[in-house]
Amino acid sequence: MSYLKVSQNLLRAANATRFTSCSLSKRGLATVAPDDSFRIPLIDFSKYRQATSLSEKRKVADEVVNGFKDVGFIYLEGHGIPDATLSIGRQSADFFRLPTEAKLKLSWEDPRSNRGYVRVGRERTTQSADSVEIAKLRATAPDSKESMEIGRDWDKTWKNQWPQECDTPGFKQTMLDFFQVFSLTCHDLHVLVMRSIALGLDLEESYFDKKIDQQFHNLRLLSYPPIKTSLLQKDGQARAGAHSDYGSLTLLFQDSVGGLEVQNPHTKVFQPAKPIEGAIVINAGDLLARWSNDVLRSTLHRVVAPPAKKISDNEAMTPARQSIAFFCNPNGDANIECLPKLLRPGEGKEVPDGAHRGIYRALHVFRLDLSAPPQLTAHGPDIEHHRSFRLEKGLEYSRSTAHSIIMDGVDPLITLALSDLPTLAVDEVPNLDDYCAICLMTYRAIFEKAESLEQVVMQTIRRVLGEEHPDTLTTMANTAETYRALGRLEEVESLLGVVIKTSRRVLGEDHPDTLLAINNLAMTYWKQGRWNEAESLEVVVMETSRRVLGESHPDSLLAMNNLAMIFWKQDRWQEAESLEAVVMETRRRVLGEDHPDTLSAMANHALTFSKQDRWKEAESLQLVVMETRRRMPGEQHSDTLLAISNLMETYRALSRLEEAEQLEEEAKNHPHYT
Ligand SMILES: O=C(O)CCC(=O)C(=O)O
Ligand SMILES: [Fe+2]
Repeated sequence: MSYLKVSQNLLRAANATRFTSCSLSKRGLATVAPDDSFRIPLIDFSKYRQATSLSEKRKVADEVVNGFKDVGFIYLEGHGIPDATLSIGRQSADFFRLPTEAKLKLSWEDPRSNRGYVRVGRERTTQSADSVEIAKLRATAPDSKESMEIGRDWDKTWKNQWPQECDTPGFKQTMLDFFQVFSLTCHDLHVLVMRSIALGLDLEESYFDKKIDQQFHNLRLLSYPPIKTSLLQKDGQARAGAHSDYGSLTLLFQDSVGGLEVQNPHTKVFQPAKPIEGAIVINAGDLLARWSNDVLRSTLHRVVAPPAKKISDNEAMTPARQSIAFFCNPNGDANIECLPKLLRPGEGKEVPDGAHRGIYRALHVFRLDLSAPPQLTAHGPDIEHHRSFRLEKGLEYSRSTAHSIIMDGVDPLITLALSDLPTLAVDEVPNLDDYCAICLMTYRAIFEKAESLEQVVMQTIRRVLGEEHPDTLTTMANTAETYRALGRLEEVESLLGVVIKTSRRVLGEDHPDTLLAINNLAMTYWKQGRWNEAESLEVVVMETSRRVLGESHPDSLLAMNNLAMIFWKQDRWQEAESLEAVVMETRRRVLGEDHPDTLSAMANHALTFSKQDRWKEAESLQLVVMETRRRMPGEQHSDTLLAISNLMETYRALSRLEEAEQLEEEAKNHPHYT
């Protein structure tokens, strides 16, 4: 067994490592004076559903689109959903009356599934991206509500959590009917409203049809228990904190209690969206805003205390409230591409201004895709340009993540991902490279799925910052390293080729980043057995590093080590030996005898002696390496096993068979022995 360790300390974190996060400032919940500039239009949708001509439809379509343009919310009457709130509302109330233990058996557990029961105090909807702030909000002012989430029941991956039939007779069937069977279901209504939006935007009526036909929706039953009004009026406390919704449209069925408030986009003041009998509230979500280049608004809303009943002279009680939110989403693989006709003058592929938003939303979605198998996102940079991205699997659990809802009991890694990747208000996106760095690092650390995300980040950075920006180069170099880790050496080669060429021109021949990229390419050739090409590059790196950084600089030593490896592979022992000796001696001096890098230099050097049958010289080094490694990193470590094996071979070569056997016995009993 031979031991040859190539140090490839190649990866460099992207320059920006600050975890910038922005959050909307907390808003007080004080009641506000009515605002004349604010009106959520009430639209009779039966006129659309029953229209016999396109022009009749267009009239309603214009009202719908104007409502979403102006406020982001509309009331819809004549929507055609039969008796919806009655039966489903009753069933929902029955469900929430179940004993807590029965409900907890159905607990929401996985954001990807986004199904199940969420108890009071577990969730806090917020736009905040700051994990500390979110944790604090959840601890001090959780939403005063409980909910039950239901997804498509035929989903192959995620199963709904249904209560026992005997506990809530008819519950499951009512919910399924609501999803699937009613003469007009929420899904159908979504299709119709989206058609009206298409018409109102001067598109083919069926423009969205194919992108929204797979029912990636979420039905959310909400129950807000009665609560002392004084508690709801504490700073920051609400039944549901201010947030925007994520998907295309939300259909909201509220009871008559009230408390929903919508932010006037013009004045930023929250205004009540009072319940109107027979009408449902519909609001546009982030994805529709994205599709429409923010022409249709995804508006902040929240649920606070409606007028309360007095329970004593100085105390009032906010009554229980129930609502049902049906979050409609486009298909999981729909390409949410900004409608070309909604691009504003000057906006196009390379408009950095809008790019922030695009990137924000794109990454926002990618971040949801924590568990999808790599091939789902690996089939290419899905951001064709900054206004287009693919939803992938993430939509199934988009609801919860989109709101930065950090749940307890969730895998801490997912929590980390959610808290560290900011959900940012559109206007508060931090600088692009910070954001991308955060995404990169989080993904790299969490699911080793950096590759697909890096592609997106890389393409985007290249486009936004330009081919020559140092951050672009770093990002490309990092992506190349991910390719290397994945064994995709041809891609490493071509990417590094570009990086080197640009770095040479922009940063200069001697710049450490240029050298690093050249070194990395040399190592790629090394791996492919292209010794000559590897050598000529590594010589440049070594000579330049020595000259610029000095003989004992770690980068110079690394280059020497790597060049020695290249000689080694070509049986050029003497050339390898003389470089190795310098590396070993310098590391001894600079890092100390026991340092792992010193030890690997010694081990490498010893092997070069072995190759030349200079066993005695090999032995003396190998003995030191083995004994030192036994202490540090310890007997059980795989590096120690390698050291034992190397020395064993040397003893054999020296015909010291007893000692060799003794070491062999030891090796065989080692936990890493195979
Ligand atoms: O209960 C409501 O009225 C609104 C709920 C809501 O906005 C949400 O869950 O996203
Ligand atoms: Fe909402």
